[in-house]
Order: sequence, then C-alpha cells, then structure tokens
Amino acid sequence: SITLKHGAHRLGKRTDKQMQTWRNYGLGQFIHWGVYAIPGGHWEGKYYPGAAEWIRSWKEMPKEAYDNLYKQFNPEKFNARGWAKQAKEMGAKYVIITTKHHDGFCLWPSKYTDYTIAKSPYKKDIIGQLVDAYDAEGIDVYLYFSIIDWNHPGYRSSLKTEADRKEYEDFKTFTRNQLVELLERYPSTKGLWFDGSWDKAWIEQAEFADELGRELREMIPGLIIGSRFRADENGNRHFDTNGDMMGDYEQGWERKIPETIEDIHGNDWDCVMTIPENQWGYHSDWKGHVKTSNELIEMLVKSVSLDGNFVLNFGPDGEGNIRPEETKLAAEIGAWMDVNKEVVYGCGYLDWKKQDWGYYTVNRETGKKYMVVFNMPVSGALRVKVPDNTRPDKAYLLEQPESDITIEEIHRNEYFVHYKPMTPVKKPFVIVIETTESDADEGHYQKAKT
Ligand SMILES: Cc1ccc([C@@H]2N[C@@H](C)[C@@H](O)[C@H]2O)cc1
Repeated sequence: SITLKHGAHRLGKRTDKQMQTWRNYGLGQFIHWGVYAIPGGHWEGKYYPGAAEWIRSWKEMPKEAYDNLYKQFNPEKFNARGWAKQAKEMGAKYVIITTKHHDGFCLWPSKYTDYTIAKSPYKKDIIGQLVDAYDAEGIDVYLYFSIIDWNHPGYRSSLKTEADRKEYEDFKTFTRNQLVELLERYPSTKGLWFDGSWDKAWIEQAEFADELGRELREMIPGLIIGSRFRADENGNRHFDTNGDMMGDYEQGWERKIPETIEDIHGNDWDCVMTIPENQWGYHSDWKGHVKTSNELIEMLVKSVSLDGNFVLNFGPDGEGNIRPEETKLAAEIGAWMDVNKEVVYGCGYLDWKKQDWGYYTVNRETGKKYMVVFNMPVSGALRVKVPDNTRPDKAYLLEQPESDITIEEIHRNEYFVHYKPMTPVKKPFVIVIETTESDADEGHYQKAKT
C-alpha cells in the first residue's frame, strides 16, 4: 500500500462503545423533510417523474418559484413528539434527519444564511424539536447534511476558473460553519450522515474535508461519520487508494442490500431504503411498486443477517403529516418487531450456509441463534447445514418456547428442521435453534466417489 495523508485513518472496525451501540441498532428511521414537500412532486398541474426532493432540478420548475416556496412553509400539523412516538412503536433505535438537503434550505435557524426555517412563516426550529422528541423516546439522533447546496452563491460542482476557486473558499467556510453550528446546537447528536459529496469540486478538497472531519470528531467524542463524507488526495471516495474504507461504516448501500457476507468486506454498513422505488421527499402521487411490510421486514432481517443496519425512509408532507401509507407500514413493522425484535437488536451474521427458507441471525452477546423464515418449503422441512463440530439439539418457535420442533439428521452436518404451521403463514416467523459444540465424530456418512 502507498502512504496517504488523507486516506483511511483507521483500519478495521471501530471497537468503542458508541460504535458497538451503532452496530447493534438493527433498525433505523430516515426522515426527508423540507420545502420540496410543498410541491410534493407536482408543479402547476404537471407530474414530476423524478425523486420529489430533486424537483428544483426539473426543467419545468422555475428556480425562482422553488426558491420562494419557503415563504409558504408553515407545517401546522407538525408534531415532533408524534413522529418520535411512531418511530418508537415501529422499533427504530436511531433516526437520521435531513437538516439541509441539496436545495440548501435549513430546517434549523442557521446564522450563516437567511434560507432557513427562521425566515419561513413557521419560524420555529424544526431540528431542535425533532432532536428533543427523539431523545425523549430514547432514539439516537443522527443528522443528515448535504454538501451540495444549490442555494449558496459559492457552491460549485466543479472548479473551472480562479473565480470559481475563490467563491468556493467561501462555500467551504460556510459548510464548516454550519456543521460546527449543528454540533454546538445539538450536542446529543451521535453522528453525521453526509450526502451530495460526489462533486469534483468537493472531491478536490481532501485536506480540507479531512481536517473538518477531525474537528467535528473532536467536538463530540465518538461521533460517527460514514464513508460518503470525503475523498482521499487521489480523489478516491468511500475506499482510499489502498482500498481501505474512509469513515466508520460503509454508506454505499442506498436502495440496495449486499447479497453475501463477502460483499461487505468486513466493514460496518447501513442500507438506506425508500418505500416506493425512489422517493425520499414527499411525493403526493407515488408511482410503481410500493413495498409491503413483509418485503421491508425481509430487507431488515437480510441486512441484520449480513452485519448491517436497515434505515427506512419517511417523507412527511408539506403540512407536517406522516402520510397514511407510511403510518400503516410503521405499525405493521412495529407489530412484527413487538414479537420478534430479539432477532434484530444486537444481532448479526451467523457463519452457517444461507438456505432458501430465509436468514440466520445470531445475538452477538448471547450466541442465541435464530432462523427467520420467509419462504416455507412445501415439504415443511427446513434444511440446516452446520459447521463441523456443531450439533443442533433443540428447535422451538420463538413465539412458543414450549413448542418442540423435530430435528432430523439427514447427512453429515446436515439436518431437516421439520415444521408445518397449523395455520397459513402470513408473516415471517422465527425458530430458535440451540446447538452443542461437539468433537468431530466421524459418523457413518460416506463421501461419494465422482
Ligand atoms: C442520483 C442521486 C443523488 C442524490 C440522492 C439523494 N440520496 C438520498 C439519501 C436522498 O437524499 C436523495 O435525494 C439520490 C440519488
């Protein structure tokens, strides 16, 4: 590997308490809220086919009109306590809230720009109310911050001229000032979720960004920052020139989930996911597939089974309401978590061969192993392959610990867990499997000669 000044400053996973807490969350909530919720994906009767929070970039949306929307922003229905309560009932352990998206509108009264909630009819600090409400529910708060800021005069996506560079220096100072301001105003923040860091102009700022990251981490010891924040001095993002991850967890899994444990390269990671195909901010007319709670629970469990966190996005409307579709899904996920949360919280990857019926998770403290079943085989026989020297002794339904499910040995290190539900299975369910570590008994199985 080569020597880098602004590459990864740590190899391997962080082992401190704050990061252990982060690793054990399992389920998080993303909130995308801002002035883009007012048009909600439409403008003068026209339907915007893109992601609602990007409507300002739509050729049909006059920039002037968008940039004046904040003068109408007065979400009277906004109730931070209600949002936090709903997230608690869903089972979210952390929340990531947009403080400022690419449009540059600040949901907190920043003193570094007038384009903030303080200058809207609503006036009050939205971030402050959300931080207090989620803290009160015991849900850890993380702040989303977009480096891209279409409102700031010094913002550039690339630096072509000396004038660009001069302007961009102001933008860099502004960016730093806002981040320091956020951590000063909201010291209970556990981490920053950066977005909009792919511009060439920002990629050239390896030294500045590295120094800024150091300064922010100094302000809140243990602060957690993902791999999307900065590039190294060779313009490499997420992974530096030596292939080492920059930041505390990988932020590459946006609307996608790794397939195998090899895909995560031994790093912590989060998957951030939308309920429709690709809407983060509020769009009043979702098109295409809207995910069901079964799909979202499977994504959650799949993420946990591969040592990641799953963060589900909510896009409140211009009035401050969480829309009915999201409320319904939050309740369905919460009902499932009420019964099955122990397969998510504090759990991670079990190195048993993945089977078709679903996913294994294991509690990192207790070693308790779970089979989370999504696909019941017609035979009722759930195949389980165990490592050498491991023997499954007992299996029972998490919901009925007295249930005793038959385990049949069918081959060396291979078993059928026989379970035929009495009633049709409508939601994923969990079988706890207990094992004994036994010495290798050769057993009577013969390998085929081929
Ligand atoms: C191409 C693209 C740019 C920005 C995004 C932003 N990242 C998500 C977390 C949302 O904030 C979305 O606007 C998504 C796709």
